[in-house]
Amino acid sequence: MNQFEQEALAYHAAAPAGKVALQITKDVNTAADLALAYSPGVAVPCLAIRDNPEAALKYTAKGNLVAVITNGTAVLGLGDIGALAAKPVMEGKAVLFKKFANIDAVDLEIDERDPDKLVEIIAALHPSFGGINLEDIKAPECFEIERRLNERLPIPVFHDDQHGTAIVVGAGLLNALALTGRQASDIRVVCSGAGAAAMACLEMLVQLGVRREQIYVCDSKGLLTTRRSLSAEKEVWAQDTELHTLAQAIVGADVFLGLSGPGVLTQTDVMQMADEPIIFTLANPEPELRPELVREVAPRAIIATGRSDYPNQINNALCFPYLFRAALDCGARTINQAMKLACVRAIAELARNSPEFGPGAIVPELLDPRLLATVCPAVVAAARASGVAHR
Ligand SMILES: NC(=O)C1=CN([C@@H]2O[C@H](COP(=O)(O)OP(=O)(O)OC[C@H]3O[C@@H](n4cnc5c(N)ncnc54)[C@H](OP(=O)(O)O)[C@@H]3O)[C@@H](O)[C@H]2O)C=CC1
Ligand SMILES: CC(=O)C(=O)O
Ligand SMILES: [Mg+2]
Repeated sequence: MNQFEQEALAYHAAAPAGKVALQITKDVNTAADLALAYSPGVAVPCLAIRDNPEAALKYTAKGNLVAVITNGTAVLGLGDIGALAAKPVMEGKAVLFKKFANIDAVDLEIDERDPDKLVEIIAALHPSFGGINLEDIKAPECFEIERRLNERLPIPVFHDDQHGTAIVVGAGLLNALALTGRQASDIRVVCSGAGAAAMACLEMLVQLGVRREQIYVCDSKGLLTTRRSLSAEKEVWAQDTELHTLAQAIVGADVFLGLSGPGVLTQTDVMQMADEPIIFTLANPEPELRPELVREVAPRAIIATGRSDYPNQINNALCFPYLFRAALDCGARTINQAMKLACVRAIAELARNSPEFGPGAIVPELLDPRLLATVCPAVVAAARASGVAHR
């Protein structure tokens, strides 16, 4: 184990173990306090909520409480490591909710792979929460799970790996295009990965003006082509081509989007790309190709990863705390496309308004304190304009 790995274990093991703890928000020092907090006083808000469910927002923590829910089937790029092993990631998401947007988040690792049962479990849990952040649930099950929960529940349900990633990729790409003098409608994109994150990112790229026919997608078996038998989600991206591999498709490409796993991109692939390529190697924790290896063969490339130890961190953490803050504050029952696009533009603009803006700073840093004050109002405004804000 190297020194960094030892540090990571020591960080998590330092007492108290893990990264999150609950906090009491009212005085509970005297018998009189107890009489208010518990019996008999607690019965009064219970009955108020029975008579008017909206009162839960006034008398409980629900309105500022988000569930971070996984079944551990696609944890980062580590794959299907199971619910329990996913807990450090989910605690990490809870930390980011609190740190960046003062949202209390509870991580729930549910040992259930069956999509029907998972939907039932999450639906049954929903009264406790103001929102649900689905995390690291693998494709294709994640698409159906999110859709059914959104149809059924009166609170926002958001699959972070799909939409959070798509928002930040969209923002990063807009700025990378501007910096390299490209138009979205002119570029050719090669994507490695055809799972939750990739599918949503590609739809976002199309929304931003990239032409569908200019997007080539690879899964673990190679290029998605009309000659292959594919799932409905993948079929949308199939190209009618004789090409089969990433190495073939990447010749002349302007953009590489990596949402797959480590080692998928080679230096030879990078050398085949257009001048000043845009290379987003976003697999976590180990990218498709390390930035220093990309740089060796493409010195003018704009490079992003999902990690905090390289510049240009394209990670859904740049948006999910603020999207949920906005949704909770304005009582949005869903996080719709208008809110997502407002988030893309706000993040992109924030980076452009920074003195550091350039190839090494195409998105704001995760710790940028301006994110809360700029992204949230933009998303709230979009929620109001699109009629989903209820407060
Ligand atoms: N930076 C960020 O913010 C984020 C990064 N990610 C990263 O994206 C990756 C995928 O996550 P997610 O979409 O949630 O997971 P999924 O399990 O839903 O999808 C994984 C996809 O990667 C494909 N894949 C696996 N190995 C290869 C390979 N060797 N070559 C090409 N494709 C391959 C799979 O192919 P097949 O369909 O054939 O199984 C599948 O399409 C992870 O590494 C994750 O860390 C995800 C979300 C956010
Ligand atoms: C960042 C993230 O959500 C992932 O890699 O899965
Ligand atoms: Mg994730």
